[in-house]
Amino acid sequence: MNTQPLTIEEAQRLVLEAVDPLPAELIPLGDCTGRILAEDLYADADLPAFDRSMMDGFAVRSADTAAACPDRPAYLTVIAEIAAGEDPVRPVGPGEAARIMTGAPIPPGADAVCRFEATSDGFRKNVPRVGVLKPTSEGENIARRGEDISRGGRVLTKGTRLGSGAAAVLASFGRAEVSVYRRPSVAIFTAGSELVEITEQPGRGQIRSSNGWMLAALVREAGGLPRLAKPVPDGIDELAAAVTSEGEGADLLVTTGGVSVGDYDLIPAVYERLGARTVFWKTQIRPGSPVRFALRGRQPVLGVSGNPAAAFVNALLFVVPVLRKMAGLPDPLPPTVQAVSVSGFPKPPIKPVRYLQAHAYLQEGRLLVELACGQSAGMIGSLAGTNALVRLPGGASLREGDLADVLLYGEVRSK
Ligand SMILES: Nc1nc2c(c(=O)[nH]1)N[C@H]1C(S)=C(S)[C@@H](COP(=O)(O)OP(=O)(O)OC[C@H]3O[C@@H](n4cnc5c(N)ncnc54)[C@H](O)[C@@H]3O)O[C@H]1N2
Ligand code: MOO
Repeated sequence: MNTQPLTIEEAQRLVLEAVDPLPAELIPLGDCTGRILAEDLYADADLPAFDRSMMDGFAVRSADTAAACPDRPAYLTVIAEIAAGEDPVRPVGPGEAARIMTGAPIPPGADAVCRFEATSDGFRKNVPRVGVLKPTSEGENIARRGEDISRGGRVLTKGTRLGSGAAAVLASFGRAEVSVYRRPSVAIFTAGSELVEITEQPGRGQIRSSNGWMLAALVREAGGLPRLAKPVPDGIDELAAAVTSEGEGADLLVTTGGVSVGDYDLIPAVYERLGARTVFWKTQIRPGSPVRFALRGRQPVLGVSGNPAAAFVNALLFVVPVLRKMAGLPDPLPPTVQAVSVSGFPKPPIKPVRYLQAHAYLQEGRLLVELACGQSAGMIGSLAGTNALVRLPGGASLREGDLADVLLYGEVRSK
């Protein structure tokens, strides 16, 4: 076990090194939103599959229209009407045109589509003859076979998060079922004799256990499936029994509380009882420094702080990346962007990297960030209305107007 507090980078590297993407499963296309594609998708056909009209108009031979102008229209004989869904066989010969609708296949012989607006009386149905008012160039208003996606090309890459655009592509290639990475299941345990369930009225010295609900929501947001156990009172036997019975088969175990050095901080002993080998304990971050990472066989176990804001920071920095990696995303670490800070923060007396609760928002196209009022690790209020963590390098202060490194985790809107 590493005994020295690790840098956040080293700690995240060790955690991510220990987990792999989960196996793939087939799901209905309708359920694919937010899931991660587990295969590269290659086009097994051209898209569009045939040359088709992009306009309602007339399929013509462009050469026939070369000299057309409003004063001397090129008159063409209308030989057919082609609706979308038809398969035209009759060729368009010299001096001929076929009335054609958007999406319909181009008939043989035609090489351009002249839209109704560029004809003398094209909007009228069943006209035997149409006057083309201006030259039409070869290929005009025609979508060529394969111009969108050509057969054999890669259209979606393994590791893509599926959404509306991907659904359109998958549907176009008849993928009624999609291969995606399985969603990680996460068993969550909250430890502490002061904790009561949220439906209970806390007695003196007791609190409602909020961390589990916070973690369950975060797990769900990250695409995982949370399983939240009842709060467990401090006690090695109680904690070990709860984890053994309710953590079985979970892809990740998360415990909150009991990771520090208090008389009832029993997590180290519990992990030992569970046969979990601690990989590290403590990191050079605040809040959330005493986070513990262990492996119970291949099952990863993260022991996050009991302090709510610290648990949240631990979860964003460790639980979410683990879930992203298990879910098959190629970039498990949350991206950091820069934003102009509208708040200041004094130089902290301590060295570790600080993660500050903040609200990032857009103003005239710029990303701004405002720190929450309360930054104590034990606070819950600052978790509401925030969508970002400002990352302050060890020992640095933040001044109003500074560019800050920001880790975004929620929707960014205008203020
Ligand atoms: N002597 C020292 N004491 C502490 C140190 C230290 O280095 N030396 N580290 C401090 C730091 S930093 C942190 S962070 C906390 C970590 O505490 P634990 O993870 O052991 O958590 P607990 O002691 O169990 O609880 C801390 C705090 O959070 C409340 N809590 C716990 N679980 C929940 C929950 N499910 N929902 C809401 N709130 C919860 C708990 O009641 C405590 O108030 O240790 C410092 N101490
Ligand atoms: O590092 Mo403790 O995490 O909040 O203050």
